[in-house]
Amino acid sequence: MLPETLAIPAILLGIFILILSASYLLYPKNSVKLLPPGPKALPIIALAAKYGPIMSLKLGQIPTIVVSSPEKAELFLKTHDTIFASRPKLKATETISYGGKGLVFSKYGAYWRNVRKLVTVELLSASKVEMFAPLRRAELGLLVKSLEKASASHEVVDVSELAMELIENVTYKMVLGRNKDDRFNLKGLIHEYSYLLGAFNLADYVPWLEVFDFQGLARRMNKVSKELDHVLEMIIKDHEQPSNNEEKGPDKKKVFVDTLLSLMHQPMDPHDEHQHIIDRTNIKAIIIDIIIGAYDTSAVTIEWAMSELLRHPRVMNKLQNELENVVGLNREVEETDLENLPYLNMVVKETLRLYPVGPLLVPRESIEDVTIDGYHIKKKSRILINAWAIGRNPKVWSNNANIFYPERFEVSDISNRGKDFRLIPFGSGRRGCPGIQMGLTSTTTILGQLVHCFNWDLPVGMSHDDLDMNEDFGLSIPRSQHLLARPTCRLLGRT
Ligand code: HEM
Repeated sequence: MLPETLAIPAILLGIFILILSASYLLYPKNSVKLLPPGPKALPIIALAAKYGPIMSLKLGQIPTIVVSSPEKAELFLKTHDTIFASRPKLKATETISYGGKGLVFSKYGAYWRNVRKLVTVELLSASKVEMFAPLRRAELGLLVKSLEKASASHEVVDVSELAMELIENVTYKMVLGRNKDDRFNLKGLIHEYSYLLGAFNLADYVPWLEVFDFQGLARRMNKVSKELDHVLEMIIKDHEQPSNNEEKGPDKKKVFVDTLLSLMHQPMDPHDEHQHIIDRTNIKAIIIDIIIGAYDTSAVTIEWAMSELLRHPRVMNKLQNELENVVGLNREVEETDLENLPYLNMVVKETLRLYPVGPLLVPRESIEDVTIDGYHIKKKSRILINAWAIGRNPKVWSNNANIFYPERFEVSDISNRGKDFRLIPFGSGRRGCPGIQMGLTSTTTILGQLVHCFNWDLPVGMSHDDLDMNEDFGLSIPRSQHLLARPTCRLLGRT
């Protein structure tokens, strides 16, 4: 998501290591029960090979478990799903996400269940995804037009930036009915929030450090939370004006904020005994969570898919042939074509295997003590599921696990929707991603369109092997360098 995420300045890292050691001495092991083996600190992802599929870390005062094999992930996400279906309280979500009143970071229980149902039924159901197809089509059309201009003038474009802008525009229009407003800088605020969410905050691991705010994160969180709240208030007030609603007309589609406002003061789930009533704060928290859930996930997948296609001309040609045969060079790709494009779907699957947008999913927290595979896992442990390591494990994916090879899914059609623990880019179980349909539809259509409408070359003088494929590890894994490439029109009659 953001390059700075892991860039903890050396001095802070030093302080952190001191604190780790101190907390290790101050909080000695008080249990004789067998804990999973593991090192005392970071790094997490690469250590799976050394310490095995269930590894424990002591991050400050927080016991942390990292799970890195499909079999063990199934134990946490399916067999014992209810025990691990909560999320830890993080300073960023407490401050900016209205104390976890949205969906992504709310703790497991009746409230989360109500919000989850509301979001899945009212905002992210298959029919709602379908309802916004014309919006996605129009925005993608604008991108194709701008790329046609770049093609005519032989320009190099920033593919990463364009994918991000497209997804942002669609998300903001679908959720708020607008993608910009002269009165405020919503995109800037969301970028700042997203950075703060991904930043390594010492106070999340050593709570007594919070008062010192060494990293200046608390100050930034307070600032962005006030500004974001002010902007959301303005947007909500605009949507509450009856004149604005009349202008929309009866046949106009409701954007998410209108849908949520129409449910205000009603119980989230009338059949639930807890009867949580929807108020303004819930609406704002849900809006922020949907934006955060949607805004860079698809864009990051698209930039990695394009990078791998540029490095593998054989795969690019095969994909373009499929598009030419099924769609034809006389028209653009439509969402309704997707079910007839098996190779395109395999390319997206293979991209999500190698580059799961959330390399460690979204952290879970255990709600009670439990023994898994002989290891004692304490209540309130933080659970990180290492989807990145699972996707690259040679025992699971054979010796070519690190190679981009979509054909592997021809032989075995592994689901990526949380049913098969070898491939879990969307997580799994109760807390699995509710935006799968929307995320896959956008990602697959945009990728198909880019490859169908244009041939792509790297900037002059750059070969496939020169392409920097380094990731930035944070809350998500974008490319550390933006992808630059040159489009040339491919469809008949386009220049
Ligand atoms: C390629 C696209 C996407 C990927 C790879 C992705 C991935 C994920 C992952 C890994 C999780 C955590 C799952 C877990 O803990 O087991 C998650 C949760 C979530 N995602 Fe997505 N996501 C994508 C698109 C979207 C979209 C488009 C939306 C909404 C419009 C969305 C909304 C959410 C929400 C609200 C949650 C939290 C669910 C909960 O805690 O109950 N995601 N996503």
